[in-house]
Amino acid sequence: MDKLQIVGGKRLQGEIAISGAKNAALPILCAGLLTAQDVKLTNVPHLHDVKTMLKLLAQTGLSVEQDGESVTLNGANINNLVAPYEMVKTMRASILVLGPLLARFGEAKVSLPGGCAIGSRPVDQHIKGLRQMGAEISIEGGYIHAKCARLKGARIHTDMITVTGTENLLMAAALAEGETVLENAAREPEVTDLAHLLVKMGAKIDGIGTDRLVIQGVNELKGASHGVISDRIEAGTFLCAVAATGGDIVLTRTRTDILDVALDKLREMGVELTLGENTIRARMDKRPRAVSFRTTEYPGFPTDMQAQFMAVDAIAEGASRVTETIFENRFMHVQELNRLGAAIEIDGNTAFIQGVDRLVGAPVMATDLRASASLVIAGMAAQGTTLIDRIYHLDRGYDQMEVKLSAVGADIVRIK
Ligand SMILES: CC(=O)N[C@H]1[C@@H](OP(=O)(O)OP(=O)(O)OC[C@H]2O[C@@H](n3ccc(=O)[nH]c3=O)[C@H](O)[C@@H]2O)O[C@H](CO)[C@@H](O)[C@@H]1O
Ligand SMILES: C=C(OP(=O)(O)O)C(=O)O
Repeated sequence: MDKLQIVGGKRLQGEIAISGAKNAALPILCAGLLTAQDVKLTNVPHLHDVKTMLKLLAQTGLSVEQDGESVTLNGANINNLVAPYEMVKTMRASILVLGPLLARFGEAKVSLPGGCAIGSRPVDQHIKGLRQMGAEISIEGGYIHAKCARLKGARIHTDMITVTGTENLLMAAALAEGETVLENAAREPEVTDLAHLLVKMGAKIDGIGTDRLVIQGVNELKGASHGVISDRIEAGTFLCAVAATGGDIVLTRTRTDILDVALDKLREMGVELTLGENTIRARMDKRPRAVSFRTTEYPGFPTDMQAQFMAVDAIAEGASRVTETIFENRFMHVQELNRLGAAIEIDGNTAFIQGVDRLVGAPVMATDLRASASLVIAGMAAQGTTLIDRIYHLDRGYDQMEVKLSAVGADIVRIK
């Protein structure tokens, strides 16, 4: 198993190009199932999750051609409507094949994803919504088996805001008969990116970017070309790195308009930010100030950036409080940060962080994707050497993180 070895205390300086967003690319790849024509995608990041998704899609009969960051999909010969457990268990986004397969072929059998390290992560709202659209759904042997000759539009109000649920129902509604109204829809930029692709494919969607999506179903969708949006979480992660280590970095190929809260919190920490059209320059030459926050749905503070900001809070001046409202168990990084010398205590879904003067390198274990990123940041800020084990979590969602960071001066190497 690969490990990362980091020698801390290096100032960061230089440019980092941000990759396409994992959480946009995965649903967008599934949209390839909705048409018999070519869907041509660019800015698809090189990630383990993207590889897994392409493998899952290819075994349905979807043709996949990949050339660097470009992927062309063709769904003219889909002949297998099953997403097997072996694949789904490694990547929860696999559930996103359910809506498209059911809507286009009238049937789908998808393994239930189950929980993961950060929480139980049920998919009851996906199932409820599809049932409202007329699907017959049974759950047997760990599989969701859904059938419906043609889905019918419905008014669906999900019990909570669900990102993947909105995406699944949106893709299903695009090919349903009549009008679907998705109330309480997720407004995350990744949902919006998927909606923009669907519109290019001929879908009729109103209210994009709001919490009420109105979809007039069409009989067929066509091919389209689309560039995946830039990864706001990757950008936020590198900005936290510079907040923790100090330095002067410029992020390129980024989006400044979808990072609002994170940028506000970084400014509060003392990071000097200069925004260009697709660039963010971040300068930091002092100890960060502690910031408190609470994760919520977009446009609130993203749960996917909680761990990285906590790593900065760990060495900041002052005390802070971080409340996680999306997932019940997303504090796995706390124990590991404390192994590096952080002073963090957890009470229910709130972490209390007392900033310490210094962290000291140690062997630590990555437990999930963003927890891994927080350990990389902490390791870069710590004195001495940090060895991070189980970085396959990191490879799921970051495109060559150690390569990008060493190019701007971090001392970080992958040990095979
Ligand atoms: C709203 C939110 O911030 N969602 C995050 C969630 O998306 P992801 O799509 O994985 O999760 P959801 O948005 O669906 O879940 C939000 C909440 O609703 C609950 N739920 C969801 C669906 C369902 O059928 N039943 C149910 O109870 C979940 O357990 C969770 O507490 O994790 C992703 C990966 O970390 C993040 O990128 C998303 O920002
Ligand atoms: C936890 C994440 O992803 P996933 O939903 O694929 O587990 C994430 O993107 O932070």
